[in-house]
Amino acid sequence: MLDISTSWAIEPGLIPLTGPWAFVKISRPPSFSTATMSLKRSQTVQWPPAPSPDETEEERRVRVAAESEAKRVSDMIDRQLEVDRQRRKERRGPKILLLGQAESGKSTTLKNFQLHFAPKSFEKEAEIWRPVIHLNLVRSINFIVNLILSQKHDHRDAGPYPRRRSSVGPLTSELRRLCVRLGPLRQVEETLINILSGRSPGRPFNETEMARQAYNPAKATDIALRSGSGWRQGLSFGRKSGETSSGSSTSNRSDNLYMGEDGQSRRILSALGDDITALWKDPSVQKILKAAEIGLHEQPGFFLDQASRITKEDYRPRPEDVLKARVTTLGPEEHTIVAETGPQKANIWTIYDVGGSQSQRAAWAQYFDDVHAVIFLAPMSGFNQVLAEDESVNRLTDSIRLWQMICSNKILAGVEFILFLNKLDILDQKLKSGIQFSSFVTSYTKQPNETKPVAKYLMEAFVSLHQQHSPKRRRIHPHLTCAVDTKATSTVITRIQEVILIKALESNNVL
Ligand SMILES: Nc1nc2c(ncn2[C@@H]2O[C@H](COP(=O)(O)OP(=O)(O)OP(=O)(O)O)[C@@H](O)[C@H]2O)c(=O)[nH]1
Ligand SMILES: [Mg+2]
Repeated sequence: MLDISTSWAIEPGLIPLTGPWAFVKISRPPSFSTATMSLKRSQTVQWPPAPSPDETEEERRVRVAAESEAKRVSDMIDRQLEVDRQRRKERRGPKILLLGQAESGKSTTLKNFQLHFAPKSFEKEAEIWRPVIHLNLVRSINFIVNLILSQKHDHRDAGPYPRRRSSVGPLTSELRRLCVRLGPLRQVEETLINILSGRSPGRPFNETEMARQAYNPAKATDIALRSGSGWRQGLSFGRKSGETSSGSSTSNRSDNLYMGEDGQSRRILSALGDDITALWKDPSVQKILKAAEIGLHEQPGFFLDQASRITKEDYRPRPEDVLKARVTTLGPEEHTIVAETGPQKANIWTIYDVGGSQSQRAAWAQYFDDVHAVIFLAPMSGFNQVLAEDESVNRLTDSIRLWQMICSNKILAGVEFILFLNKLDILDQKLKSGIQFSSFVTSYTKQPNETKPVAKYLMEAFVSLHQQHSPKRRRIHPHLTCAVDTKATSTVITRIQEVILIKALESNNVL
């Protein structure tokens, strides 16, 4: 038996990690109570700001008008939030909140629920993921082409990529030719972004959009789409059940997909399929990526290995492609799934999916008093990674910190807690490739650098933290998961669904 409790209790608030994060100090995080949040709001926002002592009459008039407009908007938002809250409360089926840091696998878990309970709708809607998968692929290629060209032409500009300049020598004429031939993919990228985000073609990106769409070497394939942009609704075809949020379910954009812009993008992709594969397989490309320390194949939304299949003009996404497609969730999303078969038939499952990056977390609290279960995702593979939004924070440390915060929340005290220690497959690959877990987690001593004991160690640590931080005794349902393995995840869902249903029936006073 591992002495986890001792190692995790060395000193409250200290997580025994090494490397740049050695003994990261974790101050006791604030709870997500509404009181704390409103207190925080009044402390930090300081609205309205104090007027300047030498304010003129004209400035006063402008300020008062601005304050009154801001109050009107704020009241309107509050009213809308209250309407949404009431509407959510009235729903009677099981309600689940997915929590965890960015890229932990929340949206992938949601897709697994959709596949498990409503496989026919999932199959029908696979088509709407095609532009996302194409965009993931095209962004990988454009990232590589930019990287190659920046190596050749621009030696002064440090730019966002690569992190390190390499000494890869001159470009071969074949590589130069490939870069030129793949040029039209820039236009394809913009077209796909337009289709998915509902931007009108030709409108220039504003600064925020530019920042969001810029290539980040740590997540080159990634694309962030606001749920309110309604890309799912806009692109859905004849959906009967499955996910819904606000907004219409039909749009001209679906016509665009088949007849217009998307059709053209698909033809370009299909014509360039062999060149894409040739670029990815080119040894000097691999050399450049290695020298720049960029592991594209480890990134979410990586499809270069399957480029020849995915670029075919009649490509139709398989379930495993849909599971791998990557879109950053921006803002909370509400999804309903109507179970199609089995004892659950016609039961409506409501799942709230949220954005996991640090700036998105304040929006989680609005769902706390209204759900029957929280599924918390902690990616075990993050032990040697840092957050994309803050490179000073180790991913595992962040997950632990979040977990403590969620466990100690009083509003969630009566909710079923389900823990998915996710990305088991990536943990396995990392340990097998020789990365030492104990180099990052120093309390893991004298134990084999193997998947089973490492996963067991993490499981015990998270379970023990749950016991220490829960406001009252509560059961926990921990699972080791690989969310891109649909079969294994379906088995886990079968195991947890009864617990969630019973909780929903209890809270609706049926039991
Ligand atoms: N190999 C592997 N990939 C996974 C696993 N779980 C999720 N992924 C991939 O990781 C990427 C990120 O997963 P998401 O589900 O989008 O992450 P998220 O938690 O919703 O992230 P945000 O929306 O940014 O908060 C996707 O490309 C998934 O396919 C896993 O267990 N193994
Ligand atoms: Mg997500």
